[in-house]
Amino acid sequence: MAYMIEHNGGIVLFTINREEKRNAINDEVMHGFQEVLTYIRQRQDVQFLVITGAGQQSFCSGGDLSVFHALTTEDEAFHMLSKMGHILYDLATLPIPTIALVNGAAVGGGCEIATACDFRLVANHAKCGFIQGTLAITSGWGGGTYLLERGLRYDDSLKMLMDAKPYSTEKLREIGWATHIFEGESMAALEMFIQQLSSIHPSVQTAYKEIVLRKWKEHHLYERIMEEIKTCARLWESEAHHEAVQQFLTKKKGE
Ligand SMILES: CC[C@H](C(=O)O)C(=O)SCCNC(=O)CCNC(=O)[C@H](O)C(C)(C)COP(=O)(O)OP(=O)(O)OC[C@H]1O[C@@H](n2cnc3c(N)ncnc32)[C@H](O)[C@@H]1OP(=O)(O)O
Repeated sequence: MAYMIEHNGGIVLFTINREEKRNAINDEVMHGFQEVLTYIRQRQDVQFLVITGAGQQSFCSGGDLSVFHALTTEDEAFHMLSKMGHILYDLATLPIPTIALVNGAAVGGGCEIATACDFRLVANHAKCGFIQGTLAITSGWGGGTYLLERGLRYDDSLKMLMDAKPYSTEKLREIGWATHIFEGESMAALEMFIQQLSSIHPSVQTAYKEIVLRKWKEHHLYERIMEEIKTCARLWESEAHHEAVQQFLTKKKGE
């Protein structure tokens, strides 16, 4: 299976399980996200959703280029981008706290997934960045919009997007993208992080999330995300993007 869903106590753990592709997102993983989000929204006994990746090397390497490179037109790109964009909006607007347990590299759409979560616990070897720019596109699942909502300094947020490169954990901590940097076992780091949170009645957590969701509704977050996705779809059609993806795919074969 390209994903795993585990429900222990009040925690639902969603693991992207494609280590051989550095946990790249394909349609099966998107289906898994839809499944876990539906599961959580139908229950009252889930206190946290945690997203992580299989293995130690990567949290998620974004869209699966070997699959999505076949999307050539703006419309084809928009269909895929908006599908994952809706999934991340559903994730970001869950009424419970969401945690990205960043066990390794989070790049491209992988960095968008982590940014769509409320908290980011980052392994000290993990490099994270919005590398979409190296493929002549922008973030396309809402990640740029979520980043600008996270309260980082405006110039740090914009530079992280425009740099289009993976940042070290020192930099991720310095700009405030990383909630916490950890060494060693990720599940131990998770337990430490939620120890205090889980001692507080869940109704308090959902009440605080309601404040965030109210603000996003008043500030038309959904509409702004859809505009981001439309822009990415438009850029997707460019020759520069298709050449950059081809270069990645052939470089890998040639190595
Ligand atoms: C809006 C989101 C947007 C989208 O596509 O929808 C994006 O996410 S754009 C960004 C797409 N992602 C990338 O460009 C990242 C590409 N991958 C890498 O930069 C590296 O693989 C990295 C840093 C994640 C890990 O590097 P490492 O040296 O540890 O591993 P390898 O590069 O040797 O990769 C191992 C293996 O995995 C395959 N792989 C990795 N990432 C992807 C991917 N995103 N799509 C498809 N396949 C991927 C890579 O080709 C290797 O496969 P192999 O068959 O062993 O050659």
